[in-house]
Amino acid sequence: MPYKCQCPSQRIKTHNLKVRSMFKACDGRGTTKIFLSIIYTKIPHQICQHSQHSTPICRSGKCEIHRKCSLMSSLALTPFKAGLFVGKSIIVTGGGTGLGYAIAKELVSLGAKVVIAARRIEVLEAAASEMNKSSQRGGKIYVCQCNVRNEDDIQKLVTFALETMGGIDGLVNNAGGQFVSPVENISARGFKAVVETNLLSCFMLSKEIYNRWWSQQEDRKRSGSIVNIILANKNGFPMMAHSGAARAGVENLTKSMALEWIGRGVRVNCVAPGIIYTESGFANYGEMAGAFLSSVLPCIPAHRCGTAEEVSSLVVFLLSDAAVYITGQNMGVDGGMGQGTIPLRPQDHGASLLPVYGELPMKARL
Ligand SMILES: CCC/C=C/C(=O)SCCNC(=O)CCNC(=O)[C@H](O)C(C)(C)COP(=O)([O-])OP(=O)([O-])OC[C@H]1O[C@@H](n2cnc3c(N)ncnc32)[C@H](O)[C@@H]1OP(=O)([O-])[O-]
Ligand SMILES: NC(=O)C1=CN([C@@H]2O[C@H](COP(=O)(O)OP(=O)(O)OC[C@H]3O[C@@H](n4cnc5c(N)ncnc54)[C@H](OP(=O)(O)O)[C@@H]3O)[C@@H](O)[C@H]2O)C=CC1
Repeated sequence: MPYKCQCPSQRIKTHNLKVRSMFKACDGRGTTKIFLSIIYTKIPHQICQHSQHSTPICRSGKCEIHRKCSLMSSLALTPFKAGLFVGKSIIVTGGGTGLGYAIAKELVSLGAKVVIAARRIEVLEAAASEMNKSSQRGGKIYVCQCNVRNEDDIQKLVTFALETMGGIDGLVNNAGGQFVSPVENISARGFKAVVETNLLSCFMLSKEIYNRWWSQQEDRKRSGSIVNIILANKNGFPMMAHSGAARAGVENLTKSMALEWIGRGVRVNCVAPGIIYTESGFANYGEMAGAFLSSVLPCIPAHRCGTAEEVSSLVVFLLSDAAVYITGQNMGVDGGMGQGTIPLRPQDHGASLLPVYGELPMKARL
């Protein structure tokens, strides 16, 4: 059933959002909640056309797609046992928005103390005040302004985390991003900015915590867990080559750190999201985001974007003791996007994606 946006400007097109199913889920504490599963059947260039902004997603909070997405996020439930992270202290970079917000929120709802760190202090503070409402059993969000490209800021972040939380059990290197450009137009300064944001930051923060905290712990079996958020880019990342290269660097760094630090009980893993709808993330791309989504969605085997919560649950698992024998891995959350060696044929609706050559006759030979 298509929804009409209720925005007051009346300039909003019908977008093609369908409610696929509604089902009930239990949060493990006896509360039953309704869970919405939605699919986008067709993403137009601009889902919402407010005169004051040109991002593809409505920011008024009143359009239906916005409401449904927020509803889905706010109703999403953690699959983990209540109190799982009581007594644990975690840093989440970029924790004021998007994926980082969902990760921090799930952790604090499980009782963790979490420092969220990014450049915009006002965004962090607003996020913390919202998240602290859903904290459980002593869970608390603290904020620290930090540009992860700056080594002084990294040192201050670690000092702040140790002083406020009394230790560090986990780190999520989530802050990151890039801009869109063909390789030939990327300046050396631009390439460096993206490498610093995504790769250097991960090296600096992981090393700082290791040297100042994890390497000092007497319990060598379980001192820490690092989760690095990268991209599903196993075959390169055209138009974002700088980010593809930086994330490939993070993946390789992950494996080296995992081997070097396993003796100290520090595990290091990567999570590689596919296309995950986050309002903040897609706002970085302006009008391009709508065009990008409409061309990429038919090629995602799951026929939809992922949600931040679908990434968060894997990150939380990797931070937990349930993953104590997992290190040096890179795990995708991509609706099947990274699978297959032959390109897949785009499909508009629920059909499974076939290779470009379709269904070959049984006796055909390639
Ligand atoms: C889509 C698939 C799924 C992925 C989704 C996501 O990742 S969602 C998450 C998405 N979230 C994010 O991406 C959020 C985080 N991203 C960012 O903060 C930026 O993308 C950044 C990492 C480039 C830092 O940018 P900054 O401005 O703070 O850095 P700076 O001041 O140090 O500049 C250094 C140089 O970089 C260049 N340059 C910079 N921007 C552009 C551009 N748009 N255009 C062209 N070039 C650009 C320019 O050369 C500049 O030098 P100049 O010409 O000024 O002398
Ligand atoms: N959404 C998606 O489809 C995918 C996202 N990813 C990756 O997941 C991560 C989160 O993305 P998402 O939540 O969608 O997008 P966001 O843009 O919401 O997240 C980026 C976060 O990183 C912070 N950040 C960026 N640069 C810096 C910096 N120099 N120092 C400190 N913090 C910084 C931003 O905060 P602030 O600006 O205040 O500093 C922001 O909170 C990113 O690394 C992204 O590239 C990977 C694959 C797919």
